Amino acid sequence: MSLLKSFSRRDKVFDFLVPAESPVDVRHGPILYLEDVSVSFDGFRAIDALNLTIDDGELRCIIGPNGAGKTTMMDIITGKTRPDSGKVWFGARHNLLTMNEPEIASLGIGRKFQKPTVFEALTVFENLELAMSADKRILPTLTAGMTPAIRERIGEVLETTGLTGLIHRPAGILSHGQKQWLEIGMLLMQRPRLLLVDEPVAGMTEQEMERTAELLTSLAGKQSVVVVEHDMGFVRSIARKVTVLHQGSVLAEGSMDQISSDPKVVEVYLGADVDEEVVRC
Ligand SMILES: Nc1ncnc2c1ncn2[C@@H]1O[C@H](COP(=O)(O)OP(=O)(O)OP(=O)(O)O)[C@@H](O)[C@H]1O
Repeated sequence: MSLLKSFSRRDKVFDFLVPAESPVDVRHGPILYLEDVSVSFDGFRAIDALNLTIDDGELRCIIGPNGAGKTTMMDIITGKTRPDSGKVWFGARHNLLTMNEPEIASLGIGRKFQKPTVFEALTVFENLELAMSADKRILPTLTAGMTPAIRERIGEVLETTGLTGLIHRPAGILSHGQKQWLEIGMLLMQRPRLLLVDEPVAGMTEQEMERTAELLTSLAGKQSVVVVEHDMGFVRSIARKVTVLHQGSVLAEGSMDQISSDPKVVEVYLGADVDEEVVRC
């Protein structure tokens, strides 16, 4: 490709614009990059030389036994926990270890905790409206009143989450699944680039799980989605690539078929404790 032609491409970041110290090769599309990350709590290594790369638009499932370090890994990405060593980059430009939690959130990294935390007294619409106000870029427009653009965004998110028919319902009377979708919708209002979702289907009915699988798979491509989940049937229904964490590092990575036939994974995770779930897969 001629130099002139390569300069006119809008889908690439020019090499000379990538900071020299960034370990991320943006030409291959990673959006999140963890290298050799470790953290100890009172001498106990919760994360141990962890390496993980998430591509732009990817849907990745993270599984692992209790205490494997899944939550701690999310805490490190969002700035809640500082690792003792390693590198954590978001795209080629943002070294997350130099940023605090609000700064990281403002880059477009949204986190959904296991328990829904919607505002129960407010309607579905009001919850989404409020979520938008957390976005500093549009706050001035919001205080000036509801613009057509905000209405349009709320409409899009209602459609994506399947909550259009419940727009005027108080969030408090929604089912557990609907509350989870609303909270995902609240994160979507700010057009995140990366969504971290912790155990989204815990406590859901089969039908709600199916709808959640549709929702999360529909989000992939538009943004990257990292899902931590114990329910193996659910993981199988959404996962393209699965990462298995064990004792703070990656034990295996690959398709669901690859990891479920990996003897190391069967031994530490898919063994006796979750036999029932494996059968359901
Ligand atoms: N703030 C902390 N202080 C001390 N130990 C901690 C702290 N946070 C996590 N740990 C320990 O680090 C290990 C990893 O915990 P973490 O919560 O990340 O695991 P997990 O994979 O998310 O487990 P689960 O599936 O049960 O949620 C555990 O042994 C936990 O007790």
